[in-house]
Amino acid sequence: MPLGRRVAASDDLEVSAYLEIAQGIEAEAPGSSRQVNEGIAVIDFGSQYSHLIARRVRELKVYSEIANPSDTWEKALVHQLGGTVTRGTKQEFGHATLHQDSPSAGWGLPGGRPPLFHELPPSFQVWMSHGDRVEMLPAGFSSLAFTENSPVAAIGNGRDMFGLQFHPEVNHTPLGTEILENFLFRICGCEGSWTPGNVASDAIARIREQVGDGSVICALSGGVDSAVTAALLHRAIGDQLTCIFVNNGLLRLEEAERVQATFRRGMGLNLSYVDASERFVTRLAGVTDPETKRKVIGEEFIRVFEEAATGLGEVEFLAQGTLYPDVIESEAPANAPAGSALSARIKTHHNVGGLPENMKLQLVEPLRYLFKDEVRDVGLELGLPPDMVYRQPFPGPGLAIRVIGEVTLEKLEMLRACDWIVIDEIKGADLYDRVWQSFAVLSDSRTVGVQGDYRTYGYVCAIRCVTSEDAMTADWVRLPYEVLARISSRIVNEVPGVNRVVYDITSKPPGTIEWE
Ligand SMILES: Nc1ncnc2c1ncn2[C@@H]1O[C@H](COP(=O)(O)OP(=O)(O)OP(=O)(O)O)[C@@H](O)[C@H]1O
Repeated sequence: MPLGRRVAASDDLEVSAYLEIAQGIEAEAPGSSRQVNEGIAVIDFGSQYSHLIARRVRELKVYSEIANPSDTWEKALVHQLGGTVTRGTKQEFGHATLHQDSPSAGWGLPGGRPPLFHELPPSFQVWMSHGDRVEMLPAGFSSLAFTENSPVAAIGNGRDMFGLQFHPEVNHTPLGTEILENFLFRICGCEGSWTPGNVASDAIARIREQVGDGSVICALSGGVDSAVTAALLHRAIGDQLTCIFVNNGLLRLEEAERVQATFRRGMGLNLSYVDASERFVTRLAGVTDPETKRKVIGEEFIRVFEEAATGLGEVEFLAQGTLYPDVIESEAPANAPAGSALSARIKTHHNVGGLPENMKLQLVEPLRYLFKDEVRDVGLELGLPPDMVYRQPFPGPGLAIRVIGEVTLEKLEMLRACDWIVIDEIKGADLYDRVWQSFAVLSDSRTVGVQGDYRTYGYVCAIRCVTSEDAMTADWVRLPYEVLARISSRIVNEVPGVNRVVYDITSKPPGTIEWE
């Protein structure tokens, strides 16, 4: 059995990393013919760069995870290893003495240094750091390299220390990619075999292992996350999976038809389509407050979903498209420093708001350790249409939070038509894939206009188009005037009831991407 190789990168203000050649650790993904045996742990001490570092490492085809300094080593790196990790005898590790200003020193945890540092495995090899100043090396360690600003950094079982001035936005560091490649492949000896194909085949093997011959349901929205989840499950267990797709009346033009065409006719998936549009619109009558809208839609969704699931007989599992950022957020310790990736938790994200509680279903979450762009790569690997894989994000409460004020059938129809025109023109200008989101909002303001010889009194439609990396911040797109002109002219001419178009030039913060 080959050695499980584990590597860890600790992130402070810039980057620190550990390498561990895990002697005595055998790790195997159950049910998989392939052994996943290397990974980088990015230890998050509160830097906003932790996610970025993990992603850069993954882009070089080496699996990486964000570890919490208060985790144990077992917890920090077992996830991708399929859960079966046996390790040799643990040995207390001599600590490096960190300079008191070092980001890793202290961190407000009892005993000063986080547990992860008390439990370094005996085979621990290299620690790469920029932010830490190590004043006293543990016994048996020597300094390998350092930069001016990073007097010492790196510990090894060889035992080496390795220091590096590195900005995780590799484009901003001269030779950034090369530095990271050197670290991963030459110093840590990684293989770089973490590819979408391998990720998909591992996920499929694990699903089979977990589900056996049980039945699984999956709520399919047509968004990337649930689409890739469903595609993986379908590959893994075929007809043991049933997807439920709810038309809540708040979908975009032709969305219901598109989802059915892709999954039922295209993939041959068991798809239960529930048209509950009237129920949702009726429940929303008179509701104007954005939070109440979300709550009403969430509750109604659960009711509809439960009713649909009841008709399916015995079901043991619920598949969900939970992504890695959601996992990191929900595992963030309460004392994580403000501004860190761990604490960046603007609003709690609950997939299908608490569904499993009373349904007593076990969760299947094959995307739990993937970032969004990786989910897209897996989706393409599985043959999902690029249109679906690169679809811009669409909110769960759908068009209800883009109709400002009360949601009515008439307003939904207007908004659907405006939205269609915006997407059509943005695609026509070859901008769809280059912006984060582009959509229309129907305000509840009406203004006076003239059309032909008549005075009109119609609604104001706002256009929103933003760029963003991760939806945490966003900037409005400087759309070419000609594109804005075409959108405006088409909307006022083609959508009855709308007689004015405005463009939203607010960034996030202080605005949000959606209006409600
Ligand atoms: N109309 C719907 N029909 C069935 N399931 C839905 C519907 N809307 C949302 N869901 C379920 O709720 C989950 C969370 O929805 P949300 O709108 O927050 O999207 P998301 O997390 O971006 O995921 P996705 O990319 O799958 O839409 C979805 O992944 C899906 O399982």
